[in-house]
Amino acid sequence: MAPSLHPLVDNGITKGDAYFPGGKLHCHCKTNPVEVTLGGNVLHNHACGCSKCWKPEGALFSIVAVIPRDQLSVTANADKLYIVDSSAAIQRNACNECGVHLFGRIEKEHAFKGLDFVHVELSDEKGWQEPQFAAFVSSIIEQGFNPTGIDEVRAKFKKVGLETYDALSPPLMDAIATYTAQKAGKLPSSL
Ligand SMILES: N[C@@H](CCC(=O)N[C@@H](CS)C(=O)NCC(=O)O)C(=O)O
Ligand SMILES: [Zn+2]
Ligand SMILES: [Zn+2]
Repeated sequence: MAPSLHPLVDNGITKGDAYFPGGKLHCHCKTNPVEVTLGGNVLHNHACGCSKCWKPEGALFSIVAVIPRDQLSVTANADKLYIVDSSAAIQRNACNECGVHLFGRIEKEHAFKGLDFVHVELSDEKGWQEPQFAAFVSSIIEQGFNPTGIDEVRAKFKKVGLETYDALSPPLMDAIATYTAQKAGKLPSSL
């Protein structure tokens, strides 16, 4: 049987709703789940194969998106959250009971500072932006995926209409490179 990329990808992508107003995310705890409230739809939703992003059981990829940090609040059981790796650029806040990542926040200077990383599958609501592309695909090999299967993985993404990359998508890589050049004084701060 072909491996599961992610439940939101395996059987085709369901388009989101352009006017979706946001909603709530919950961790997997049966009692006292951590609740995060998002005040709008997410942006740049994508599959990520890197080793750091939270994936559901059995999935090769994470589905992760961003939202401005002022549109995110922890609305229940915040005391269960801990930061998985405080040295990482993205401080991933996970539930200390079930292990689910509720949100990732960037505190250091970074092209994406001000955006929080979230997983919309933690919501019961429908209408969140659908995944737009697959990122860090080759990274699944670093985690033990047999490289002979990687063409099949890329073909599965293509079949559901998602382009595959081994870092982020070109527009996002360009945004990071622009930020880096501006910080180094190689490009003017406003373009
Ligand atoms: N090959 C590496 C890639 C890790 C990586 O660079 N992840 C990207 C996509 S989430 C990133 O921006 N990481 C920043 C961070 O985790 O703080 C791995 O799988 O661990
Ligand atoms: Zn939990
Ligand atoms: Zn990732």
